[in-house]
Amino acid sequence: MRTPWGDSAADSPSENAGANKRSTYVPPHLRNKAPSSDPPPPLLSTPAGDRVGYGGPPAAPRLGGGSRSDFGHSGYGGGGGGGRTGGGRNNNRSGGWDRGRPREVNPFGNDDDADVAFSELENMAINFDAYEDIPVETSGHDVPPPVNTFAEIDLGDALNQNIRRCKYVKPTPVQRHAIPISLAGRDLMACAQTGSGKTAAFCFPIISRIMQEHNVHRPRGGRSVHPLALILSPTRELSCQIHEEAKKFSYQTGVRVVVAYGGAPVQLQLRELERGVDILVATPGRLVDLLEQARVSLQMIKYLALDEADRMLDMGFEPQIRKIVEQMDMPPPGVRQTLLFSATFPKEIQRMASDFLSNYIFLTVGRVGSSTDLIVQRVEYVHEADKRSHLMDLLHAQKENGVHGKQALTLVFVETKRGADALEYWLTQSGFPATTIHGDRSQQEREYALREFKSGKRPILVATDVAARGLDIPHVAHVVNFDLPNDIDDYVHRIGRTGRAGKTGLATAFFNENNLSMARPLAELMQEANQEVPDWLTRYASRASYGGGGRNRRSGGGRFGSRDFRRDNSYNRGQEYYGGANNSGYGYGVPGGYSGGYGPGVTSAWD
Ligand SMILES: Nc1ncnc2c1ncn2[C@@H]1O[C@H](COP(=O)(O)OP(=O)(O)OP(=O)(O)O)[C@@H](O)[C@H]1O
Repeated sequence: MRTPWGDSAADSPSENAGANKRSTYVPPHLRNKAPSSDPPPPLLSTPAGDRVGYGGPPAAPRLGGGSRSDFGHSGYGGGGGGGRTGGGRNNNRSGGWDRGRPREVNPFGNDDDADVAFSELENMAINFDAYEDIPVETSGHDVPPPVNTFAEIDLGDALNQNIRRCKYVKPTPVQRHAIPISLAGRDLMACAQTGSGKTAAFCFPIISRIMQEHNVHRPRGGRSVHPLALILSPTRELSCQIHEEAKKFSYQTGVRVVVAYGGAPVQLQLRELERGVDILVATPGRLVDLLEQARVSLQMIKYLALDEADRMLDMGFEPQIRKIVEQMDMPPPGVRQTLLFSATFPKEIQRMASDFLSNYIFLTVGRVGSSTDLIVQRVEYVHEADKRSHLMDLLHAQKENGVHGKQALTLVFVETKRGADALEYWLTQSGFPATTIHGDRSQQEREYALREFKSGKRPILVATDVAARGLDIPHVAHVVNFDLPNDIDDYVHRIGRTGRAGKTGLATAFFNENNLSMARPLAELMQEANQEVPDWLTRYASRASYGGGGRNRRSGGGRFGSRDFRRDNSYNRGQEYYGGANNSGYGYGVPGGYSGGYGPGVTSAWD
């Protein structure tokens, strides 16, 4: 059974009990208050509250307009990199709670391309051409049309400058579609390949819309802080990564991002929160702790994003997520905006996730033959006893072929924490400097291991699934599934640590009699990704008794289905249909016939 490996609070029996029996726990700051069905307080114009003087325009979406100069550069109280450089209305924060906010460090260091035009950045750009012809499908009512350039979107000057600093020339396909949808205030369930830029797809609209909010009054005086946006992710490392990214995107926008995650001193995190927080990035366990201690209130949340949303709603995390989203003081769906992102979205998870959404749009970007082409997948039959020597052969070959150059990194996934430690020790003893990351290591050790790996000092990282999702580590050239997972979705996320942002990568899986339940889903996935499927795997896959086993959560829908579950007959029976799919209506670069091999309309980020 899978357990959450991100945070420890999930293990608390009392918490889980509370989560299962809804509403049993009432946090201190909510006691003696009306139940949560009460509408949340208005975000604008309440008397005597904290004032967030961002200035700028009203919250209406601003698509297609020109650039704005009136709400960039608000800075953090004269903060770093030029401090209050803008003269716009959003500079007027002197009477507000931002006065105590800390100086802002320039997250771009000296490598500052803020003033370079998007066109001039072309040469430095990451090559996203591989994503150009990607098939896209949307379903839901009144889907806002996609955009082709960042300039069309008008996210605001300060954010645009940061986008240039990041050297993003044009939006990736998921960004093209998801950003206008989010800016229009719509709820969204978005499924797009690993490494295709989902983080920016949910961060940009949230930051932009917070930049537009003005005169947001927040309750004052109590122990709690009141963020406007919450981004949840399943692991500490991923939360840190999202925090780092969001800090870059929000530099000098006046929007402050804080992270809270387990395994790190809570006092430091509280201090950061008390200095002001607009966007809180958190792991569920630590957030539940902070909510129970009434150090964070969710009553002002306008934007909720779940990264790796299917994982967050999987059985390990679901009680915590329900507690955070449904049983505390967060405004309900329809009042807040909810954005769910992942590379995989099994149908039963979609069904569950729809509880959190209101009139949402379902978006899938990509299928086999698009970005998955960037990852060459190989599967080899290796007996358990031969795995180590086989891995050694691979590593030696890499070295000899020069593939494992100075910066080329190898990520090796294993099943157990003990297995990870043992393999790391053995590799290092054998002359391959390795490190390891898993749930039994302290957070400090985990962060150190990641740093050593990223820097190339220890170019082999042996990991459990704790590193499977979301981590964006440049130069990972090879992912080895030393032990295959039991779930094809986990495989998808694991191999997605390579072949990111337009770069190519290699993924090798060791298969043997212990993995029979994976034979069929693996063969299908590889086939649909135009990979070479060995005959022996096809034979295993064709034996019916192997095919349906394992944890292939994709069963029950289209193969590798991340099709909108609302399109299923069972869902629509007796209900008003929500609108219908749009897979060709807009004519915005959806290649014809892409659903061909799957039956009408079946698509996903991986098929
Ligand atoms: N518009 C863009 N232009 C160039 N690079 C981009 C753009 N958007 C994102 N990137 C880069 O692409 C890489 C992958 O992005 P990100 O980590 O958001 O992927 P993801 O879709 O969330 O992947 P996963 O499913 O593994 O979590 C990052 O290094 C990011 O900086």
